[in-house]
Amino acid sequence: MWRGLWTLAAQAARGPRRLCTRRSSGAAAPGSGATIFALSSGQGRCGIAVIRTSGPSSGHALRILTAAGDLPPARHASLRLLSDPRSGEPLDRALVLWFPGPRSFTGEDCVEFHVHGGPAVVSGVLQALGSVPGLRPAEAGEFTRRAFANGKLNLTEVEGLADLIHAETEAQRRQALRQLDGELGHLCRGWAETLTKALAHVEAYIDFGEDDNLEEGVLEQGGSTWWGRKTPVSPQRLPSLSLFACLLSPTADIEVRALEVALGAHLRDARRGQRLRSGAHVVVTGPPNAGKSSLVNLLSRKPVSIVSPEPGTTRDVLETPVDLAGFPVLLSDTAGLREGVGPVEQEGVRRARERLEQADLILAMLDASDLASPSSCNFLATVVASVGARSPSDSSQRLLLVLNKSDLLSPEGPGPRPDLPPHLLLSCLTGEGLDGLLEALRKELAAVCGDPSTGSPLLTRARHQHHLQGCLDALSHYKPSKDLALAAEALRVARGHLTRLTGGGGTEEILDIIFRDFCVGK
Ligand SMILES: Nc1nc2c(ncn2[C@@H]2O[C@H](COP(=O)(O)OP(=O)(O)OP(=O)(O)O)[C@@H](O)[C@H]2O)c(=O)[nH]1
Ligand SMILES: [K+]
Ligand SMILES: [Mg+2]
Repeated sequence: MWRGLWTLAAQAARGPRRLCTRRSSGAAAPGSGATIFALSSGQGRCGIAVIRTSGPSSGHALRILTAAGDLPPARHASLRLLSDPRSGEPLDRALVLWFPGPRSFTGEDCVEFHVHGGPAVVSGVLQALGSVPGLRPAEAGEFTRRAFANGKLNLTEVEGLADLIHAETEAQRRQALRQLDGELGHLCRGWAETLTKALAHVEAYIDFGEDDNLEEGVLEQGGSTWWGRKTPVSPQRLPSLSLFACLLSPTADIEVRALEVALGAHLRDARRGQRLRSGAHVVVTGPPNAGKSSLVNLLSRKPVSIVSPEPGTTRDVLETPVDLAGFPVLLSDTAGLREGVGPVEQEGVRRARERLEQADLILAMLDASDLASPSSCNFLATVVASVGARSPSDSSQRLLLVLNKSDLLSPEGPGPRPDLPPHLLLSCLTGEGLDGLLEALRKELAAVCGDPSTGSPLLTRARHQHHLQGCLDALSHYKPSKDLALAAEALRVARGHLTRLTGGGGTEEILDIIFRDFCVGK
């Protein structure tokens, strides 16, 4: 799916310029005059179900179903008897809420019916709404699409809303809420303003430079004064030149360069937000019998893998999605690493190594009571040493070394070897050390996925990354000292990418892909 989105985004960037097209081409086109309705709460038997409508006939539908001449007070819950308009048969006693537009979720007139959640009640009310002229069932995501079309949400906020609905872990929820609150959009708008300012500056320079014979390099040197001119200023030109002097602020140029630095920093972190959205890859590895499968079962709280005293039990890569310390993780159990075994286990070792390369975080596990064995020493000298040798800045992989079976160490005896890299002690058998491991995992995952409680807004989608990269690439052509016209065009292209990120000038295809993530009723 990401590849498809990326290609479309690339096409959109290359394709002919379109006006701000926030409308869908299909039946879901907002503003088509239709009033839509849908069950917005989950399917199935429940205490309360919420059915809502959006569109110009919402008030009419509410009056018809409540057999009332007047609408209830806006934005206040009122208890009403709902009846089928065709037969007059009572359907339910329900709470109704009337949200006249534009102060509603979609910006249109909206009604919410909070009915008892039995399937017969829900289908009775849906059928009654369907019988009202001008009303039709909503398509997936159509409420949100209307909110977007009416300027209630920008595109990054729409994505935040989709992510919030799909959020399964605490960190995902925090991140989605921040995006829904508009943090990423706000950041992009600030950047776009910087570019608009710089563009005004360059365009003014072009206009004045053509007929006023300004000295070369004024822009570069940040010359904000009109006395850098070669020709004297006529008194009639003074008012416009003072405007010019304001526009030629040296800070505009400095701000564009600072923006390049900021974009670069965000792009370097781009993978983090995407990991937070789709799950970080955590791979458990180590020599046979270290207790890898025992740890995977402990962390996922279910018997994912077979545990046995026989070395070489796990052969295939077993992947399970888990919530680790609030972060979404795809946890992989792998075969114990050793050489000189039969072909089946050897294939397991090959797969384990392959998976290890894809890991964002490696959980390297050793048997604490068996550190002197050749397999432990070999593991320390290869896997642990090679990841540990890389500096955190040039490696996207992180590693936590865990010494398992601490229950087998005698309390009086010497601790683990002093030459070991930093490690944690754990016993999968007794659970001792598990809290410490979870805390260490939380810190590592915050580094891998970005910390949604504190850090700067994350780029959670390939689309975000594509536009920021496009913006940065365009700015590499911003060289006002060489060619002002090209510099202005570079600024325009760069700003276009930021605008498209929040949804201005978006294409139908991209909107369709984004709204496809929504369910009916949202
Ligand atoms: N005493 C003790 N035994 C443990 C502990 N953790 C696991 N074991 C035992 O160690 C043996 C191997 O455990 P597994 O979880 O199968 O180890 P593994 O690393 O997945 O083994 P392979 O898949 O064969 O590479 C089993 O008999 C476990 O019960 C622990 O903390 N303490
Ligand atoms: K085993
Ligand atoms: Mg195993």
